[in-house]
Amino acid sequence: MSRVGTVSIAAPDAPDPLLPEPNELWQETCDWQPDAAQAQLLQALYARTIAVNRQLNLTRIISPEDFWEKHLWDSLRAIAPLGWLNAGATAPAIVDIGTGGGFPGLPIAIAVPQATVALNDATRKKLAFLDGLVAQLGLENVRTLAGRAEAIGHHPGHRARYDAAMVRAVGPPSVCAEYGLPLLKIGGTAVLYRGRWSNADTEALRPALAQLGGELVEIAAYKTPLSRSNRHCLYVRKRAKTPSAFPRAIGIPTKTPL
Ligand SMILES: C[S@@+](CC[C@H](N)C(=O)[O-])C[C@H]1O[C@@H](n2cnc3c(N)ncnc32)[C@H](O)[C@@H]1O
Repeated sequence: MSRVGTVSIAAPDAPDPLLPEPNELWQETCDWQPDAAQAQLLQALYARTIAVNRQLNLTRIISPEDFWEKHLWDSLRAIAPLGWLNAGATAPAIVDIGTGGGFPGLPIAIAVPQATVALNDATRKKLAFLDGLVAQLGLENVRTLAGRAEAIGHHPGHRARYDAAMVRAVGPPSVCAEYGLPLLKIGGTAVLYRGRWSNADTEALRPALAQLGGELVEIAAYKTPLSRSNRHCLYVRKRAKTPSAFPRAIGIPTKTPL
């Protein structure tokens, strides 16, 4: 048994279930496929996550196919248009806000080894697990960042420091934008992972983005490759400095969204 922070990881009594390896799907949808070392890391990420899942309640997505599609593929499909998957020369600084069990940040760190990835969450227990996991996987391009996004957004070491802010399943779109945009450099991109999306949602989001210095530059609509579920991914470019009033105090963005 190995120990991770305050979390112990029991040796599994059955062999780990294996992830599917649909390289043709990766190629078709992301113009990329994992090399052997990356495939091994993705498999290890899956095995370690489900080994502690019962204790930590990290995810309800546990079958190999679901994990592949809803965690690994979903995390990486969103970054395919940003061009990092095949561009060794670009080394983006990325923050994953509300990373939970490490998604989308960990698959991104594995697939884009030249990136540096900060995994942020308000829950220390999850970050203690992620600290151990990152060490076990030997990911030298990842660090964890504990705290509420509302506070981190005002920290001089983090405000306006990142090229991209990833936000998946953390709250309504304007809340995600209020968490993400303050952390970006001018020209950086907030990537908001959404399920369904409509023109009315776009119109409702625009005034919030204008207040935060952001502009919606693209909405990618696609279906997941196995279960054919709808996904939308919003790309918000930071055009201007975010006013110092944002993010607002802890709890306010969710209580009164922009
Ligand atoms: C539903 S989980 C999503 C986890 C992961 N992003 C995913 O897509 O699987 C939401 C996570 O956001 C974190 N969270 C919620 N509000 C936050 C905030 N204001 N600052 C930092 N983390 C926050 C929670 O602790 C939780 O781990």
